[in-house]
Amino acid sequence: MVKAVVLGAAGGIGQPLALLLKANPLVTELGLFDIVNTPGVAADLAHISTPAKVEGYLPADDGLKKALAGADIVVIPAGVPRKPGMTRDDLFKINAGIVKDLATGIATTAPKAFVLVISNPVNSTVPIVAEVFKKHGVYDPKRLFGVTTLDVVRASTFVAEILGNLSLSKDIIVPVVGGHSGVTIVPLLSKSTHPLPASLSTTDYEALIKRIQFGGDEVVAAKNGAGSATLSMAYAGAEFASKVIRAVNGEKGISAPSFVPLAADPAGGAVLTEELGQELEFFSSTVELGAEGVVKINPLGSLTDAEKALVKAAIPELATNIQKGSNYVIDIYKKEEDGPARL
Ligand SMILES: NC(=O)c1ccc[n+]([C@@H]2O[C@H](COP(=O)([O-])OP(=O)(O)OC[C@H]3O[C@@H](n4cnc5c(N)ncnc54)[C@H](O)[C@@H]3O)[C@@H](O)[C@H]2O)c1
Ligand SMILES: O=C(O)C[C@H](O)C(=O)O
Repeated sequence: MVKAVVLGAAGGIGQPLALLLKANPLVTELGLFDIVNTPGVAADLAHISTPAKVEGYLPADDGLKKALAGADIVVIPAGVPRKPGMTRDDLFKINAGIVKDLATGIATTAPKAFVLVISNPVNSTVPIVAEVFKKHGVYDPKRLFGVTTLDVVRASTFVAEILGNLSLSKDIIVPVVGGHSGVTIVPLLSKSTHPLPASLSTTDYEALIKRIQFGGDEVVAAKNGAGSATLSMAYAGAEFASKVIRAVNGEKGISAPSFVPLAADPAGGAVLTEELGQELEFFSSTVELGAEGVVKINPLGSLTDAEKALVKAAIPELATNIQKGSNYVIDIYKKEEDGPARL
């Protein structure tokens, strides 16, 4: 029995993601929450002949609480997407508050659920969820995930394109580490299960790295003001959710890259920290999954000089993004504790 919940379920990602979760035979209950349209989305999905019982909720009448009751896995694609010319960090102002409020709902109603954060900027929204959970005394770093799967999916597809065989893309695995924005997205092409052609020029290699790092911009530009990646994200989100659900159901040997707290690792990510040469509270690396969430965070291992340079270039922005997310919540709680300012 697995109850999956989508927060932001009526959106561009939320609807196709809910569809894919409804199609997952391991999901037996599907809770859909959004500030609009969830009754319609739920009624529509409920006619699909798969096991999941679907319910849609709006904020009225404790809808968030009802959606989250008994949740095993909560996926969060709630929030605004980018328009051309914006960075993911430009979304912080609006999305930080949305994610904080939803995280508070999870912390109070479904504190044991696995939480998969899609809302951007992921490098900051995941720390926001962590701080909310810490405040409520329910933080389990092994159960919190930033969804970076779309970067992995793009890397597989773009490498398959270069190899001239798209049908290979489902087998191609390229670890993508770091975070989820621009230079913080670090594809480790030397570790691809399918090596790039030896004849690939340095210019083409660099263009491939850039395309993986800025794949989101390609979609934002093509949608021309109508949002960012939704369908590919729903696919990626459902793939990652399915891995978490399979691991929770006892399947062994499941792993995937994800932006996770280093505290989730039994050794606190000590090897990874040594490799990075700097302490970071969160980093995306390949994580091994088990019934209780993260079992181990794999270190990066041997890298080419070009990859070492990419990792180095990612760290300052990543550290700033993480701090921004954590401070946002810490400051709010501090102000609440201090009470209203005296006149
Ligand atoms: N992690 C990734 O790889 C990745 C990929 C693509 C998009 N994203 C991000 O996902 C987010 C959603 O993108 P989208 O294209 O689906 O946007 P969208 O605008 O189509 O949908 C967002 C949904 O969130 C809902 N929402 C807003 N505030 C809410 C709240 N307080 N509670 C519940 N629902 C709320 C909206 O009503 C809307 O239905 C954006 O922040 C986007 O940047 C992340
Ligand atoms: O690019 C975006 O803003 C959405 C998402 O993070 C993506 O990588 O497609």
